[in-house]
Amino acid sequence: MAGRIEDYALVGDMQTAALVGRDGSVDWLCLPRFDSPAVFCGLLGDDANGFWRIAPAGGPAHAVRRRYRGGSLILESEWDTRDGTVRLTDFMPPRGRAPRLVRIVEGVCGRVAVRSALRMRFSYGRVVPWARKTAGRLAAVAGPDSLWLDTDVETHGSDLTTYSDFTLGPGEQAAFTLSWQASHLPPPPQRDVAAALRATDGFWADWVGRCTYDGPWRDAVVRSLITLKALTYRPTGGVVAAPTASLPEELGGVRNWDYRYTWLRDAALTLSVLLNTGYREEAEAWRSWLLRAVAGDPQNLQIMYGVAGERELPEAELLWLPGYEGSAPVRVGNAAAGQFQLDVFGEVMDALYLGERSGLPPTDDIGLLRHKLMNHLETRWREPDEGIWEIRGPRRHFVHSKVMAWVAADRIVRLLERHDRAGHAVRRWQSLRETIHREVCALGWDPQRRTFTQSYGSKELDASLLLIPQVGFLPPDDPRVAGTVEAIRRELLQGGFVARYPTRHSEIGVDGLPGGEGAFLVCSFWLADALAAIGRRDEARELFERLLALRNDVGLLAEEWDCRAGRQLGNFPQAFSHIGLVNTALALGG
Ligand SMILES: OC[C@H]1O[C@H](O[C@H]2O[C@H](CO)[C@@H](O)[C@H](O)[C@H]2O)[C@H](O)[C@@H](O)[C@@H]1O
Repeated sequence: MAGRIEDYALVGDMQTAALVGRDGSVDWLCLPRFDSPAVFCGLLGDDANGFWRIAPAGGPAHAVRRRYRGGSLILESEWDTRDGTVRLTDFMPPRGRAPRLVRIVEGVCGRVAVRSALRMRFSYGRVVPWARKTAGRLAAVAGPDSLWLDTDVETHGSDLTTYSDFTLGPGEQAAFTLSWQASHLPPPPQRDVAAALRATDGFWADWVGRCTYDGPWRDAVVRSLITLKALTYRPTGGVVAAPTASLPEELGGVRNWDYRYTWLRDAALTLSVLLNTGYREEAEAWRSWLLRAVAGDPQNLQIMYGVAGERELPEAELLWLPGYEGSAPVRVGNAAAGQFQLDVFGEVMDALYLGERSGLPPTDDIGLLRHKLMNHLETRWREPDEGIWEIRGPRRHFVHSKVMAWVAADRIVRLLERHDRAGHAVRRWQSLRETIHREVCALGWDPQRRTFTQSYGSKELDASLLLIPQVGFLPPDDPRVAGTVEAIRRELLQGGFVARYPTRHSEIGVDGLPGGEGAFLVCSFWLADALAAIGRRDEARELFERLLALRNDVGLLAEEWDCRAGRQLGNFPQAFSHIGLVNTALALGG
């Protein structure tokens, strides 16, 4: 059975990622890409759907200590047993030719019996591959996939599972490497694990060495940045929102979505965070990704793409999987790809503006992209949309969407002014900016309750309104900002954290879905940012510290927090939450 979401740690090679439980079990791994079918899918089902567990044979089940080795993505888990202590080191070397998961077990003290149990199931836990030993390697093949296990210990098969049983004394090691290869190609090369470990360590040390943040929360910030880097698909610069699919927003509920794609919104926010912490190369790579992905007629602009810019992300339900703790359906693909979400124009224009301000070279293609996006926005900003939260109910005039349309107009004005092009084009966008501002202040503001509302004329609130001062729509000292912050604190707090909007269990809400969900972590970081902006820094800091305490033992955050159960919820680790963490640390300064 899968562990709690916070029991997992992440290892990855910037093309895909695995989740390793406290019990030493890899319960999620998609190969060769983030959005490929999983070869270990126990996370969304049970052991029958594939896992790879390495742990002391006689228990205890859970490692007592876990950490990432220094500033890296190399995970170390240690078990204390009656007979002694063993350490398991898990990592995926930055990809050469083949994706590889390397697992090294080492005796620390005493003599400890260890068992490796490997059950490979292709196609999200459904397909049992043919396994055979060939030239000292175990090969498992089904359809387009083959997996190759290299190890220096004996293996034997039983119940369609591969086992290794061995005992380790102090300093003794057993190493395993599982490599993926397209099944029609020759076997992947065997590699030296010690060299792979050194190279992986070196890669992350160099990368972390480029971080410019040196404030009081350096460890937390660095872990979040490493996580964001791990979610970046290195060959193209696309960033996935999370490496998992269908971890539930409500335990046992239906709000289960696939996040293994690049949302323009999430990726644009990732880019801003990376630029603000010294990572210009990644920002440049993402800008090139954006150009390629959205190239073509802006009518066909999507709000999300595959990591290489793919447009077809058809949503399907995997009926053979029971779902995480029974949260069904399990969905892969994401129908939100076909939605209209006005806010993405604002997020993308803001990222392009920040990029240029941070010294990314302006290019003709970027200029053309901005121009096309703005022309398109001008024709569509008055339409209702599905909004930042990708509601599945009827479209509305979301206030946040209109605010972000204002952001797009504002950033193009600022960009043109930077280039001293104060002519007709600037006036055109200035006028659009003013029109949107006037409309939002007239139709999105509730003078009785002294708050901006979720959509025009609605009585509901929405946590995305907390971004109003951050994006510059109103100055922080405008009384409408304080009014909105207070209203959100009054109505959207859940156990001290922020829900994105009201959901009521008894009815289908604005999002068109039954059931409820946890507090949305990035919204809680936004509340801290808004409090800091309006001068309530002590409250902001107190909230930030409480949010930091929600991270798991290795510093990771899912999308949401279940206040009643005291558990993480939703896809994991989620870029949004880690973006929020870094931004708030930057906002709070030293
Ligand atoms: O809750 C309904 C929606 O949930 C997902 O969207 C959320 O995740 C996205 C990726 O992080 C984020 O960009 C969006 O703001 C969130 O609401 C899901 O992808 C949607 O299909 C679903 O309707």
